[in-house]
Amino acid sequence: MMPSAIFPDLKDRSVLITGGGSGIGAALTEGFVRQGSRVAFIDIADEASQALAERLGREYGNRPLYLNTDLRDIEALRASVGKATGAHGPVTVLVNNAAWDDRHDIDEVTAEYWDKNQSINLRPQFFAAQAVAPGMRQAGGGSIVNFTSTSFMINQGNFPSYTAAKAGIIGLTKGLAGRLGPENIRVNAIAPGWVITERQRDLWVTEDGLKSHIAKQVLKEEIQPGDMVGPCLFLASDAARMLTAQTLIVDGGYL
Ligand SMILES: NC(=O)c1ccc[n+]([C@@H]2O[C@H](COP(=O)([O-])OP(=O)(O)OC[C@H]3O[C@@H](n4cnc5c(N)ncnc54)[C@H](O)[C@@H]3O)[C@@H](O)[C@H]2O)c1
Repeated sequence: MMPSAIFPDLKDRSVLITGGGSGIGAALTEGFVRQGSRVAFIDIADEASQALAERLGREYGNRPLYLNTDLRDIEALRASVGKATGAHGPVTVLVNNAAWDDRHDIDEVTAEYWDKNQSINLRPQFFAAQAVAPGMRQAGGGSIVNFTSTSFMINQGNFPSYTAAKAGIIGLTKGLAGRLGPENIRVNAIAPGWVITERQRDLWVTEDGLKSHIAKQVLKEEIQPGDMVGPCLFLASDAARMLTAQTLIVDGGYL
């Protein structure tokens, strides 16, 4: 479900969302489109992304720009930031959302696997921020929202490279916030709990697993992708004008 709140300063803002074609990212893309922002999103899931752009164009008359880009390729990422800027003006909201929650056992991890994992889960968050910073500076400021996860906070053991990246994102958030704050660029993180996307349902949800997880939340409902939208819009907007270097935990009160 989409939040009903409207943030007038998000209208016409140039927004770039990574991994915006499916899962939580698709809800974020829709959330900013509903605010009247000029949205570009990066993904590699062509079919889902094109269908999303098409549907949002039809429903809202505000079609987002889909940029097919593998975030492991930093030059391609830079080029896509250039395309988003060319189409919509300097990006003043960046949402670093893309990730790869592949499970892996300690014994099986190779150096190549580790590097691949970090090249999706951590590295692009830095290089996307680096690429948008000059435009934000030029525009007088901006907001960067980085998606981390509560998985590392609850000692989840089945994907150590992912949890390492997710912990790293909090360090990255604080480091970037420290450097960019004097230029009026705010940098915050959102740490979702377990959000029941289609991918989660297809790959990782079991009836018992989900039941026992929700039993530990104080809010006894499945968390939906749309539940990440309000917190992200808030952090992006001037409602959060003096809020930076923070991590907002959105986990239904699990922690
Ligand atoms: N779903 C959850 O329970 C959950 C929990 C905690 C944190 N998170 C975080 O929230 C964010 C979104 O999660 P999600 O569950 O929607 O993820 P997802 O895997 O369903 O979607 C990620 C999106 O990123 C895209 N993507 C993956 N690799 C890419 C690449 N190399 N280049 C470009 N795009 C690529 C995918 O195609 C997909 O559209 C992630 O940062 C994730 O770590 C999710």
